[in-house]
Amino acid sequence: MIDCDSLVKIYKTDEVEVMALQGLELTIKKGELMAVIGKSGSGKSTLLNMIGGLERPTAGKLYVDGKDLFAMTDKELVEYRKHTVGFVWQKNSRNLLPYMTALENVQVPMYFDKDNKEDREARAYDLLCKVGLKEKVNSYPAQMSGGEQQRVAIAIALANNPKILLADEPTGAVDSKTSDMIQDLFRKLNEEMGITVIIVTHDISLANKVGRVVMIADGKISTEKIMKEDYRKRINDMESESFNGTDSHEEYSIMDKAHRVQISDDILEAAGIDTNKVKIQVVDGKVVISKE
Ligand SMILES: Nc1ncnc2c1ncn2[C@@H]1O[C@H](COP(=O)(O)OP(=O)(O)OP(=O)(O)O)[C@@H](O)[C@H]1O
Repeated sequence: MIDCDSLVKIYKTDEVEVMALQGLELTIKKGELMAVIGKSGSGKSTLLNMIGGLERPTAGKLYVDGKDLFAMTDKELVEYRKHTVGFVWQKNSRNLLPYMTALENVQVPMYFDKDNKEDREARAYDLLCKVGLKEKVNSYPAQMSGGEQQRVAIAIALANNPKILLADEPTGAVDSKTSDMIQDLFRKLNEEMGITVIIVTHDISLANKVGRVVMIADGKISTEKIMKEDYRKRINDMESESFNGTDSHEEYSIMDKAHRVQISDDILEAAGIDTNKVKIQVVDGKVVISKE
């Protein structure tokens, strides 16, 4: 569904050039529910904006739903943004118009879609029911809690039936109980609608509940965690609050095309490696890295 191959993004300003993505490799399957984590400035939002067609790559390849985003004309990119992706931002001021009710807000993206004129209000109502806001359809943003506003934002993002839902820090501005509710909603939408969901987050509890977590370091994928099957079962059976996420995922390091692997500080420290020269051997079919 999404294929990033040696993806590079360079931002140029008058004085400096910033290499936000440095040859990033990532494949995302249709219907995945995944999180992107990493330190501030590591390139998470840049990746999301690129998949969302808000920014153009500088080099490399980026295919989404069979379309080459590198080769798209501006007009094609506008169509792509309208039909293929939906965005949820951390700040509700970026998601909602304050002078419109929830029902009116959800219809706004539908006005830009000339092929889909019928039943706008009914479709908006259905989406608000789907996100659990049946009682709030006629409320204005100021009359709703942060979590409710964020659920309206999710309904807006779904208004034109996108194939991919992109969320940048969707739980960044809400308390932990509301965050749990929003996490559960993403999971429900992913399971029921089969929509691919990509969430950029600092929220560890959210990252623990998705199928895959990729970590970006210096503009590249460094590690990847895949949710264990038994944890997936438990998460479906139990209430979300009872999880602490320990031992929820299996962790892998990602080897790039030049066979480079990043090793985290924790692992180096645990192995007592404090120099930049290490010994690499194959022992019993395993690659062993040790202090010289
Ligand atoms: N429009 C821009 N112009 C210049 N530099 C930019 C621009 N957008 C991002 N950058 C730079 O690119 C790098 C990656 O930024 P990005 O916003 O993708 O990081 P992030 O991982 O999302 O960070 P955070 O967690 O703080 O949101 C940073 O060094 C940032 O300063």
